[in-house]
Amino acid sequence: MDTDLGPTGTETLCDVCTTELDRVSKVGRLADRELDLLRQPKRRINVNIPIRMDDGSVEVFPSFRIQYNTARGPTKGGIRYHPSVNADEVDELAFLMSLKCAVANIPFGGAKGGIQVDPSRLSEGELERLSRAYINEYHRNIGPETDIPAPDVNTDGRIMAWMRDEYESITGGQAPGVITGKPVELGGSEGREYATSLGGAVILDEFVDEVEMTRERTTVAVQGFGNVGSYLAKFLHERGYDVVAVSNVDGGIHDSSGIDMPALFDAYESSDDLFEFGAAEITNADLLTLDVDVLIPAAIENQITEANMAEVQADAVLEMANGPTTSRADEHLTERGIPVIPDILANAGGVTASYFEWVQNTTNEYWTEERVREKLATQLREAFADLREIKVASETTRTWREAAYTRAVESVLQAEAYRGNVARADAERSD
Ligand SMILES: NC(=O)C1=CN([C@@H]2O[C@H](COP(=O)(O)OP(=O)(O)OC[C@H]3O[C@@H](n4cnc5c(N)ncnc54)[C@H](O)[C@@H]3O)[C@@H](O)[C@H]2O)C=CC1
Ligand SMILES: O=C(O)CCC(=O)C(=O)O
Repeated sequence: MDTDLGPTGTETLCDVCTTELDRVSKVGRLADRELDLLRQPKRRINVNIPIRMDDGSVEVFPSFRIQYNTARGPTKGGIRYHPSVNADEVDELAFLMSLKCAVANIPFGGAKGGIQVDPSRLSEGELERLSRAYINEYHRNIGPETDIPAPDVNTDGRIMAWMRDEYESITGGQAPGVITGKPVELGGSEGREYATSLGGAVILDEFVDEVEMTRERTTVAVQGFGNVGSYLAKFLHERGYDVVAVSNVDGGIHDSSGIDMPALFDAYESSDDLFEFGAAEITNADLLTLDVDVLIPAAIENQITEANMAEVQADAVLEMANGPTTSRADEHLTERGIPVIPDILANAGGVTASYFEWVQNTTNEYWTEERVREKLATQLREAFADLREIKVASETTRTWREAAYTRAVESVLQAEAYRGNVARADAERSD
């Protein structure tokens, strides 16, 4: 199925996205046409992919690519492998990508992809066949100047390498810029692997300075110990923060005097098991309600919800996962004076480094790791400063999320207006 949606397309955004859009719409007096453009993806593609399994059977995996908004540039966003992937989730993640690229001020629109699969059940060969089949199905819809995928949950450089190779086998010639997050040997950027986490650390530093806290005395708990959570815990430890708890899907560990992160990294690398480290065990539910300075959800969406929001004891939340806080919980935390640094700012380091990778692929000039790190930090500090300015200047903007949505919506709609897709005259705006 390949759908170019008109104004009658179904609306599937998550509650926090809808709440924020409605708020920005009221304050900015957006016209119905403007809201329509923001509320629905431009294109949804959905393919059921049959794969020959090692035992000779055939299994079918639902898959998606949703290109949300193209006004600011080629669409950009990761591909997720997870059993719960579905069209609504990918819509929401693609919407967030459109806003994130605007907040980070990089010239991309937003997209997201996914396959409904539990990759831990697949052999290496099955995983490769599925990844290549995804590109086989979607190669007409992606490309260095149209839509550029990248890693997300349960996908990594190895999978990006198979995908680049498959794309080139089909189209002929070299096309390194068709996908980012590749291994460095295959045109990947230095620093991309940990860029989301480095970006999160830079943003947390900015926030801590803003509220006059001291890194050395700041305790953090990180939910999710995959690509984003593990590198973030490492960077924060190196910067002097006390990482007192980390977790993965099986549960977590807690040490109120601070976890020795280099030792945990060594242990985890060989065992892949947090519990073997020997620290006190906690559940993911316990981690989310620990009495820490900063709570960092870095796993999946909908973790801080109506069910646990009243028990959250952290003084601030840094959203490294996409969509970890529901709308009701977000409002509740705001009422309690707990600032939430939103996903579209906190985790924008990943797509920013992906943009750097794409620039390097396009120019065929490759940068040092130091250059990538410096440019990443500068870009994110500027993004933080832009939002701070909006927050300070506007009486109606209470939260960092409101500032981020205000900035992003304005930028996307301005691009749409220059393209002639919306008229931004006051006369067209609804009350
Ligand atoms: N990889 C990237 O560059 C970017 C990732 N993100 C977001 O960051 C989050 C994490 O992504 P990655 O680290 O790349 O994925 P990953 O697959 O490397 O790691 C996910 C981690 O979350 C844990 N996890 C999964 N389900 C869980 C559950 N129900 N409760 C607790 N922990 C659970 C897993 O055990 C694993 O430790 C996602 O929301 C993703 O969309 C955002 C921006 C960029
Ligand atoms: O690096 C990218 O292009 C996208 C990363 C991503 O999927 C995200 O920021 O959620």
